[in-house]
Amino acid sequence: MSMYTAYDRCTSPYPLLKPPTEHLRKSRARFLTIAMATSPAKDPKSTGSAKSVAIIGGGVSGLTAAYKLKSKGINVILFESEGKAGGKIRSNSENGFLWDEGANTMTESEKEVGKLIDDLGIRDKQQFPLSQHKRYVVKNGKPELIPSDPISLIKSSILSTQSKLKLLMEPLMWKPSEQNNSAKVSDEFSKESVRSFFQRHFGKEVVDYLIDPFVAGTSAGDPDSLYMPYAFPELWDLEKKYGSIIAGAMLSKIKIKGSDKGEKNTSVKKRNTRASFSFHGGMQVLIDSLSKEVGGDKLKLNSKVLSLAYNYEVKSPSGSWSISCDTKDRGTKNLTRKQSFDAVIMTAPLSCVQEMKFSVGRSPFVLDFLPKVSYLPLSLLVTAFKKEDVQRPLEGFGVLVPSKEQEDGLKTLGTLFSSIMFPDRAPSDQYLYTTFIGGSRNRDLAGAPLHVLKEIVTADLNKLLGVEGKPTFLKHIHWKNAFPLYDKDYNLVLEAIEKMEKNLPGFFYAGNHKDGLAVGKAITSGSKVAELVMTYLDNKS
Ligand SMILES: Cc1cc2nc3c(=O)[nH]c(=O)nc-3n(C[C@H](O)[C@H](O)[C@H](O)COP(=O)(O)OP(=O)(O)OC[C@H]3O[C@@H](n4cnc5c(N)ncnc54)[C@H](O)[C@@H]3O)c2cc1C
Ligand SMILES: C=Cc1c2[nH]c(c1C)Cc1[nH]c(c(CCC(=O)O)c1C)Cc1[nH]c(c(C)c1CCC(=O)O)Cc1[nH]c(c(C)c1C=C)C2
Repeated sequence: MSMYTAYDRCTSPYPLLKPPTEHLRKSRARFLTIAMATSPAKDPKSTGSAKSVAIIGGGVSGLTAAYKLKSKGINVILFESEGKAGGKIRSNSENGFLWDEGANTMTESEKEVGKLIDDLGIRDKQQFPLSQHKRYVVKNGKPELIPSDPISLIKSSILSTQSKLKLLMEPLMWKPSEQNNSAKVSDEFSKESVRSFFQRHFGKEVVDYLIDPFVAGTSAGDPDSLYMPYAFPELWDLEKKYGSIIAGAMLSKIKIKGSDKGEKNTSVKKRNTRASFSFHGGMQVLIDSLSKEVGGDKLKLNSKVLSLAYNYEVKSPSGSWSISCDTKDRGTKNLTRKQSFDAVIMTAPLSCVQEMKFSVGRSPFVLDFLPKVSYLPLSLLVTAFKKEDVQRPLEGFGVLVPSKEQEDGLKTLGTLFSSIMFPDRAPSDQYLYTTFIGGSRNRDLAGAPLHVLKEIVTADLNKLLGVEGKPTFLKHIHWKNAFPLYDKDYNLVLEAIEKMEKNLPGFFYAGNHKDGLAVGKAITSGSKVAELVMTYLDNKS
């Protein structure tokens, strides 16, 4: 049995799921403005002057941006402060076990994800979890199957009759769209918490036993501290438009189906883009494939960016940004290197950006407008048990523990059934689990010593799955700042990012900080910022 703790060197804010759509609209509008202001982006090779772009941060968004720009003939250098690329995506293996220390699964909900998987040639490496739709939530101390459709929800024992009636009445909140206008949404709702919003529509029990575990299982947050415009922007907009979420969802689905009818039948068979998947070999396959395409000579590992200076007067052929970074050389010697670039793509977490020094011309560009963001800590405990020591193994994706169930002594946020999802990730006589502890619910627990965490996890798995005895295998991964807690002032974070982009020519921000938490959103963010930079460079030449 071996154990170790990995820390993230720098906090990584995780905008809860999807940022305010208005921000996305603005960045798209900016993209369109630039695009409209210039002729179609020419191939930079055709312009004769070789353009160069610095990408800061070797997580999946930075790697995607670097890959996309390089494929368009742009010189890229990616600076990554750690000794390996991947950021919050990192697989590991030992003694016949394979586990993910950050993202465990992803979906293909965004079209950029499918394109990237095909372009990288890793479609055949995709690994879909067995019985992935079987997800459980704990009620009265026992795992209950979460119904996967409204009919089974009405039939299930998860909700009381009163809650089911409230669900059935929700469409009565529908108002014809002419009566609904975002301007009319009163201020009192402009900063509505997730709890208040869903309690209005569906009642307290739905919040306690469905929404609470969902937000814990997708962001380590909780319904009281998360705010709708940031955690569920699509639903937030849907209510403003239709009043009722259920009616709105159905009407928008009909509209989408109608618009699809006009589309030619694509030759590519319809994929289930909402299904979760990983890769044979773990999520690291995506990172390694991207890193290989970017190229080792372009990927500067152990290179922590310290300062960035924009020079107006310098029109050097290699651009107007000069970047200095602290590179740990093969030995312990640290080198500080200066290089210059035409544009910069920043994907490092906001808290790391706050440590960097910026200057424009000869004056410092002080980042005192960047708000301080508090972060949610998370510990992951990867454990394995002999199959004969698990009395009630469950088939499926995993189990989530609602906050209310802590009253019965459960302390974990949830557990992925790692080797049930991916049987090749543990020896055939053992079950492998990945348990999440901490988040906004139990901040202190995330940083508890390993022996405390081990007690908590084995006790919870005993209650939920009838696990007996000690784990045969144990790994501990501690993300000191896994996710930021985006409270009602989250817009200040986005506005600060926007202010940097507006005041720093050729500076672009991408990654899970502003475009969504999921791996697919981070990939899309990296892909879209590469397009923005291409247009900027064309405009510059
Ligand atoms: C425990 C955990 C579980 C998760 N599970 C899932 C999941 O199941 N499904 C899913 O879709 N998403 C999941 N996520 C979220 C997803 O992994 C992340 O949102 C995504 O990987 C973020 O990618 P990114 O490139 O935006 O940022 P990051 O991965 O944070 O990359 C930023 C990079 O910048 C580097 N950096 C920082 N400072 C500097 C500097 N000064 N100079 C150079 N480099 C610097 C960092 O080292 C890091 O590599 C999970 C996240 C965590 C923490
Ligand atoms: C119990 C805690 C956590 C589990 N995974 C995470 C936490 C904090 C981290 C995480 N998991 C997902 C994401 C992406 C979110 C998104 O916007 O897509 C993050 C940051 C994927 C995910 N996990 C669950 C859902 C519903 C999703 C969205 C994609 C999908 O439907 O697969 C639920 C869930 N998370 C955990 C468990 C055990 C679980 C359900 C049983 C672990």
